[in-house]
Amino acid sequence: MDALWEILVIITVVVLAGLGLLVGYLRRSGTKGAPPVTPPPPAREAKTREANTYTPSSTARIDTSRGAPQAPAPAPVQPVAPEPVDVAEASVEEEVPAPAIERPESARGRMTRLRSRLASSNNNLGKGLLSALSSGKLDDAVWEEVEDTLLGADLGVDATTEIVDGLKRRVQVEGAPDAETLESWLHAELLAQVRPDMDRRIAGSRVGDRPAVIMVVGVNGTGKTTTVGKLARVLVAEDKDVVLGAADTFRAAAADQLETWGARVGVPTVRSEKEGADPAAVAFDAVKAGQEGEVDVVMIDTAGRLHNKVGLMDELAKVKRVIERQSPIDECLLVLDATTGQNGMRQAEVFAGAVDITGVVLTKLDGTAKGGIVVLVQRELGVPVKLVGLGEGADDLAPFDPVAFVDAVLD
Ligand SMILES: Nc1nc2c(ncn2[C@@H]2O[C@H](COP(=O)(O)OP(=O)(O)OP(=O)(O)O)[C@@H](O)[C@H]2O)c(=O)[nH]1
Repeated sequence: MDALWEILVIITVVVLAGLGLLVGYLRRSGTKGAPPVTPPPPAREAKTREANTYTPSSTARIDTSRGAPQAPAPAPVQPVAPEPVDVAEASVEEEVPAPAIERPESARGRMTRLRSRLASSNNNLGKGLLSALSSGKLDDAVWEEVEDTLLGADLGVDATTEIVDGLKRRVQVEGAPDAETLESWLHAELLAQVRPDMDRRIAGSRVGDRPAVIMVVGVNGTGKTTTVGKLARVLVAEDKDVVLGAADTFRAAAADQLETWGARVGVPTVRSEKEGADPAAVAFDAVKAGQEGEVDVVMIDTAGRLHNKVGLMDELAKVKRVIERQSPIDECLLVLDATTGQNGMRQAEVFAGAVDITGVVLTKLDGTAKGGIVVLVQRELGVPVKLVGLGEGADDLAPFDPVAFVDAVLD
């Protein structure tokens, strides 16, 4: 009986041990199927706006797509098992048409095409002058009307006085003129004020063994970026190699806008991806890229708006200094909105105090009857109007031609 109990105890112990082992095994194998605890995905690096942390040559890039529109970033590719491919189908690659690079209109003849725009907005000046002068006796009332008409077209007091004095002198010497003679006198007087003798050439060719450097300044909204884009087209039409520098880092979209202008005609843009980057560093990199690429012209777009006027002028002066460490600046163009009249003149004086202006681009001349600003700005700044903007079209920028201008006014 004892032996039987012993056998039963042994069997019970063995069974219990077996059950224990089985439970342990099942527990271990059960945890294997449980989902692993996934660590949370790393938080996306926050986009921080740092001031002036732009390092020359590290973040600047040249868009060398030469006219290719910015392709959207490719979506991340999921690895998939390769599918059997029909060989015939695979060999027929879809032809992606190459993005067309525009062919800008040559600068010559643009003024002729655009003259009608100038005439339509400014021939009231000519008409007003001619109707006043041909109304009969040239008495004080007539001269006063002529003066008012000239002042109303923004010619300024000095030019107005000189024109009226000149006309009076001619009348004294030659007597009362007929309508044709009167118009020719007026043409001559106006032309003298527009100064056809001024050198209006743009620094658009290599200077010795380096590119010409053009800096473009002006208040925001005057059409600065648009002008840089349009001028790039003028240069491309003359077979020049151009590099653009997007040194307006204050407004994020300005670099994109400039890059788009450049890409349309296959011109690369040096820019920073960082809003608020150091504009001087971008300008420096653009000049360097132009030198290394042996291009003809480097054109730098600058900011027209900062928190305050002093800050903006200091920044422009710094951009100028930094560029000059690398290359002389051959041209500094001030962009002025012709519709802003006297206000624009005050802006011009502030800019002239910070950088050496070599020429003026007068934009939106198509939208104002105050073409006399050409005369005023040249007198006040002592530099020529070199280019005029006569519309929003890509090729609506023309070299300023004094004779065509006066012709259009008196049309
Ligand atoms: N009618 C007309 N519009 C022009 C002319 N030039 C520029 N514009 C327009 O003026 C507006 C302002 O041009 P932008 O080039 O953006 O001005 P900006 O000075 O660079 O301005 P910011 O980039 O803000 O500093 C745009 O709508 C242009 O199309 C012109 O000659 N005639």
